[in-house]
Amino acid sequence: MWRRVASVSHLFSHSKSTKFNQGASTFKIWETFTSESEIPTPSKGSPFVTFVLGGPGSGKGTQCAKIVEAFGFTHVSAGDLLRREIASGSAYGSVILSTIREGKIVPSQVTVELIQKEMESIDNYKFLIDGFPRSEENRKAFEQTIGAEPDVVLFFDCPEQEMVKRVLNRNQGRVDDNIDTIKKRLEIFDELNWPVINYYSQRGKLHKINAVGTVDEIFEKVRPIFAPLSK
Ligand SMILES: Nc1ncnc2c1ncn2[C@@H]1O[C@H](COP(=O)(O)OP(=O)(O)O)[C@@H](O)[C@H]1O
Ligand SMILES: O=c1ccn([C@@H]2O[C@H](COP(=O)(O)OP(=O)(O)O)[C@@H](O)[C@H]2O)c(=O)[nH]1
Ligand SMILES: [Mg+2]
Repeated sequence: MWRRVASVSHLFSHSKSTKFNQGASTFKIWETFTSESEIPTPSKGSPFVTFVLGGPGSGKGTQCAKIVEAFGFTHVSAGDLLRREIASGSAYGSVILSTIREGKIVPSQVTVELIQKEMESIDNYKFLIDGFPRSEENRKAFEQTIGAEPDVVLFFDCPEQEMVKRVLNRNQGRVDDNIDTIKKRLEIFDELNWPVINYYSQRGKLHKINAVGTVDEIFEKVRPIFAPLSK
């Protein structure tokens, strides 16, 4: 059971004009007070944000595609936005590329701005933010800029050995899918992502999913979380 504790009417307050800050229908801050197995009821015009967390190769992107198909979310992959920025030849491109190659985390300001722009450009209210926030600093930057917290947080829990195997077999030609960068990414995940996971666990928003098994088996653990939502 969830209780709405505040409306955030200043959403996207740093942007000039957005579809989310023009009326009473804005993000809500929610607080759980009995169970973390229930999710707030979304409504059109009031964005419903799910953060999708997990180490490299834990299956975040794969499961996001299934959630999109079943529940009508829009998939916003922070990594894809950063790779798109590199490909576009933007001023940030070379910094982003070297950061990704080293398995480090791109400055929050850059990532949050890309996520914000993407959300504003999409005509949907259900968002999966995949691979973000990767650190407490990321989390705070999102909350400060967007003025809201996620409604649901998924965490795909996968053993390191399995993640390494999957990433090395991914075959998407990514600069960071090599053993040296994977080791670095796993170290950074251990150091910086756990505090975020713990934070949302304490807030009663975390849904931890064992990410070992077939894609369909894992999705059957995800499905009930969103079952209250219609497509
Ligand atoms: N349950 C699974 N079992 C085996 N391989 C998987 C599973 N889920 C995803 N994969 C594969 O593992 C690789 C990493 O998956 P991906 O969804 O890109 O993970 P992430 O976004 O967390 O890095 C991809 O090649 C994907 O096809
Ligand atoms: O919010 C983000 C998301 C991604 N990245 C960078 O982009 C890389 C690839 O991220 P992605 O989520 O695509 O990787 P995955 O976890 O899916 O393998 C990461 O290792 C980071 O270097 C980042 O800095 N901030
Ligand atoms: Mg991914």
